[in-house]
Parts: sequence; C-alpha cells; structure tokens
Amino acid sequence: MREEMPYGTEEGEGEEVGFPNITHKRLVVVGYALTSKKTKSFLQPKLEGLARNKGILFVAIDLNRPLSDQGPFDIVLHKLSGKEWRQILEDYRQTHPEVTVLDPPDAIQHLHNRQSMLQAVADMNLSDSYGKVGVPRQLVVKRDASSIPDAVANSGLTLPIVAKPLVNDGSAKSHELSLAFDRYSLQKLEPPLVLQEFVNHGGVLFKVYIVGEAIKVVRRFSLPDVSKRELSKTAGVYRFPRVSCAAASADDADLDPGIAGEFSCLGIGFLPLHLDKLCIVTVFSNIKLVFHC
Ligand SMILES: Nc1ncnc2c1ncn2[C@@H]1O[C@H](COP(=O)(O)OP(=O)(O)OP(=O)(O)O)[C@@H](O)[C@H]1O
Ligand SMILES: O=P(O)(O)O[C@H]1[C@H](OP(=O)(O)O)[C@@H](OP(=O)(O)O)[C@@H](O)[C@@H](O)[C@@H]1OP(=O)(O)O
Repeated sequence: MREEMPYGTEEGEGEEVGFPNITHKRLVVVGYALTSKKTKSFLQPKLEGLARNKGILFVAIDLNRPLSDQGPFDIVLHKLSGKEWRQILEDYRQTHPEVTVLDPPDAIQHLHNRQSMLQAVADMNLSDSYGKVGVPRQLVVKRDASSIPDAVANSGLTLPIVAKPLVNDGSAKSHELSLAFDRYSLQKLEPPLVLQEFVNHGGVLFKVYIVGEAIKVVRRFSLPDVSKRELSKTAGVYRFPRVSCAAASADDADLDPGIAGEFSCLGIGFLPLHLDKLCIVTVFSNIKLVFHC
C-alpha cells in the first residue's frame, strides 16, 4: 500500500462519479514519463481531478534521477522512445515486478515501425469481422530513391501513393507524409519509407481508442478523395500536414454514402487515450480506420 488518505472530498465531485464524499482507500500512484507536449494534451486538470477523485495520483518521473529512487509507483505510464529509455524500463521491470509498466517496451516495439505495425493487423486476418478489415497495399523501400518507380510498377501498386517514414518514433519527422501523383515523381521521395496505395474514403476517418474494456470511436476529417480525372491532371509530390489531428473533429459530419463495408487500418498507436475510465491500457489503442469508397 502506497499511501492512505481521503479522496473524493472536493465539492460535487464525489457525487458525480458515485463515490462517497470522504473515503479512506489506498491511493494508486501513476508515475508518468511523457514529452512536455504530451503532458499538456493528456494531463488536463479535469483528468487529474477525476483521477484524484478515484484515488489515482499522477506523479512526474524525473528523467535526471534513477527510476528506482523514485516512487514507489503502482503504474509507470510512458511515451518516450530511444534505446536508453527502453533499457531503463527493462531494468526497472526486472527489479520492480510488482509495478505495471504501460506499455512494456517489448509489447510496443512493433508500433515504432510502420511495416511491422500494420503486419500485426494483416496477421489477424480480419476478413470477415462485421465487414472486412485490412491494410492498404504497401511496399517498403529502405534505400535508393531511384529504384522506387520500378519497384512500385513491379508491385502493382496504383497511384497516387502515400509515402510515410518507415520509423514512427513520434518525432515531427516521422509524421512528414507526402502524396505522389505520378511515376516520375516517386524518385524524389526519401527512403526509408512505406509506400501505400491511397484509399479513397470520403474524407473522414475513424479513430478507435481502447482503454481496457472501454472503446471510444471518433470521426476526424482526413484527406479528400482523389478522382481518376484529378489523378490524370496532377503531377508531383505534395507534402501534407497532420490532417486528422484532434482539431479536425468530424463527429457531426455525414459519411459518404458511397462507402462500402470494408475498412483499411492506416495506423496504430499506444497512447494517447481518451480516458472515460481509468484502467489498464492495451497496446492497440488509437487505431485509424478508413471506410472504402
Ligand atoms: N493509405 C492512405 N489512404 C488514404 N489516406 C491516407 C492513407 N494513409 C494516410 N492517409 C491520410 O493521412 C493521414 C495521416 O496518416 P497516418 O495516420 O498514417 O500518419 P501519422 O503520421 O501516423 O498520423 P497521426 O498524426 O495521426 O499520428 C491520415 O489521417 C489520412 O488522412
Ligand atoms: O498530440 P496528441 O496528444 O493529441 O496525440 C497524438 C500523438 O502525439 P503524442 O506523441 O503527443 O502522443 C501521436 O503520437 P505519435 O505518433 O507522435 O507517437 C499520434 O498518436 C496522434 O494520432 C495523436 O493525436 P490524436 O489521437 O489526439 O489525434
């Protein structure tokens, strides 16, 4: 037991979440190691208040001090990358088996590479799961940009092509995506890359957030469809910004009536979470799905 103290004592809060106003229960201490950007977007005062009311306390991990000297923690929640941090977590898990690390480095390693990330989805073989769930047809190019036009032609991938950095480590660079409209322009891309067929999906995608048993689906605006006519008239490579970020909420938007019962999974992340309930995090949260047109 970490600490025993009253919680749920703030006016109104106890009633809101069905807790008695004064409770003596064990506090669950969550040590967190997040970027400052993530701390800002995730650890909103409302979340901290709700968590506190449920007996959950968030404590910042000091990266300049040994992890074992901090805490004690019940849970370590992290979203940092790099070999050094991975080793720190592995060592900590060995010496502190009683602490839940969300998520263990081994469990999320495949999500840092866009090829292995989607391979896990393809391997699930969800061809008959209330519709078909698959992944866009794709090709990995590790080096030599001049080989890309032939590689794309040989693989049978059709234009336009979405080019994504192979490594997905959360850095700004790993989100630098582009759309190539013609064969010639493909050699302007910079490997290592995953090249994906563009999936027309009516300009709206679904993000699925999973926290334990709780599942939340939101709609976000996305890239618009590319018609055959537009494709024939357009050439070049176009960088595009982070189109489906939180500000691009499309929950009130209508879906294209032309969409079929087939989904493509574009990507998977392990944080963030839209926390309706605070409980154990699963690795397959933040899944991006598009409906085929
Ligand atoms: N194969 C595709 N077909 C159609 N649109 C796509 C495809 N891949 C990506 N997109 C569009 O590009 C956007 C970003 O793609 P993706 O989610 O793979 O990148 P990301 O860098 O992981 O994004 P995020 O900023 O959400 O982490 C998607 O929201 C979608 O609008
Ligand atoms: O910026 P936010 O906090 O909203 O979270 C974004 C998150 O950034 P983070 O790195 O700060 O976790 C991104 O993770 P990385 O690919 O960069 O690892 C990615 O998962 C986005 O899809 C998230 O956007 P949202 O789910 O809200 O649309």
